[in-house]
Amino acid sequence: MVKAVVLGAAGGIGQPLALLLKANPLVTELGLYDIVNTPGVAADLSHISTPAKVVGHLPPDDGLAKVLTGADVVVIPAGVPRKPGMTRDDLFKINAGIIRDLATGVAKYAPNAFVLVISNPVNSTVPIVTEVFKQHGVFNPKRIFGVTTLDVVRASTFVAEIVGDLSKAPSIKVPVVGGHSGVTIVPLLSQSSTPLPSSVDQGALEKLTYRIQYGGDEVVKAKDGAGSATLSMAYAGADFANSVIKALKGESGIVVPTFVHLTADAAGGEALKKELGKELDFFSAPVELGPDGVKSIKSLGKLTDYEKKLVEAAIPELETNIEKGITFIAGSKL
Ligand SMILES: NC(=O)c1ccc[n+]([C@@H]2O[C@H](COP(=O)([O-])OP(=O)(O)OC[C@H]3O[C@@H](n4cnc5c(N)ncnc54)[C@H](O)[C@@H]3O)[C@@H](O)[C@H]2O)c1
Ligand SMILES: O=C(O)C[C@H](O)C(=O)O
Repeated sequence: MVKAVVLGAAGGIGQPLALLLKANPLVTELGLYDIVNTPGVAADLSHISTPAKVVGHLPPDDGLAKVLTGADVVVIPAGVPRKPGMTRDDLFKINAGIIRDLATGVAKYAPNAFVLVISNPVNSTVPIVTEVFKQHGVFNPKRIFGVTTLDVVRASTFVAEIVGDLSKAPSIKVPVVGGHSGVTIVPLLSQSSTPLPSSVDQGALEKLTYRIQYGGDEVVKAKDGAGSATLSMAYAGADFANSVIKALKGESGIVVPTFVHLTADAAGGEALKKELGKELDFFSAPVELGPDGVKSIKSLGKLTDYEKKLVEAAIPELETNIEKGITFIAGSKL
């Protein structure tokens, strides 16, 4: 039995993500929560002939408590998206408070659930969730994840385009590490499971790296004020949730990049800090998932000189983003 919950379920990401989770045969109960429209979304999805029982809740009548009770996996895409000209950090003002309040609900009503944070800026919202959980005495670093899967999905797609064979996209694996915004997104293209063609020189490699780092901007620009990536994000979020659910049910050997706390308790976190040469609290690294969440945090492996520079460039912005999230909660009364 797996109960998955989506907080922000009526939104651009929330609805298609809820659809994909409803289509996942491993999900037996699907709880939907938003400040608007969840009864309608839940009624609609409930007619689909898959196992999950669907319930929709709104804030009145303890909706958050009801939806979270019994949750195994909580996915959070609640919050505002970017418009052209904005950075993800510009969303902090509004989204930080939304995430703080929802995380407070999760800490109270589903403290053992796996929490998958999609809302931007991920580099700051994950530290917010962590600090809220600490304040409630329920922090378990193995169960809080920033979802960076869209960067991995984009890298696979763009490499397949360069290879000239999109049919390879689902099987191409490129580790993307660091964080989830601009220079903090670090694709390790030298480790692509399908090597880049020899025609890709340093200039082309830099262009491809830039496209992966700023793929979100491409969508924001094309949507022209109507928001940011929703459908590709729903695909990526459902894919990551499926990895977490499979690991929860005992499947072994699942390794995926995700933004996690580099705690001493999680095997590999301290080693990764040493490798980075920095006392960072969070980093997106390849993580082996297990039934209790993070089983081990992996090394970044052998990096090229160019990739080493990308990692170095990511660290100062990551530090600032992480600190901003931590300080926000340190200064709030929960
Ligand atoms: N991690 C990633 O790779 C990634 C990718 C794309 C988008 N995002 C982020 O995901 C977030 C959502 O994007 P979207 O396009 O779905 O936005 P959206 O505006 O379409 O949907 C957001 C939903 O959140 C709901 N919401 C707002 N406050 C809430 C609260 N307190 N409780 C519950 N629900 C609440 C809104 O009612 C809305 O339905 C944004 O912050 C966006 O930047 C992250
Ligand atoms: O770009 C955005 O603001 C949304 C998301 O983080 C993305 O990478 O598409």
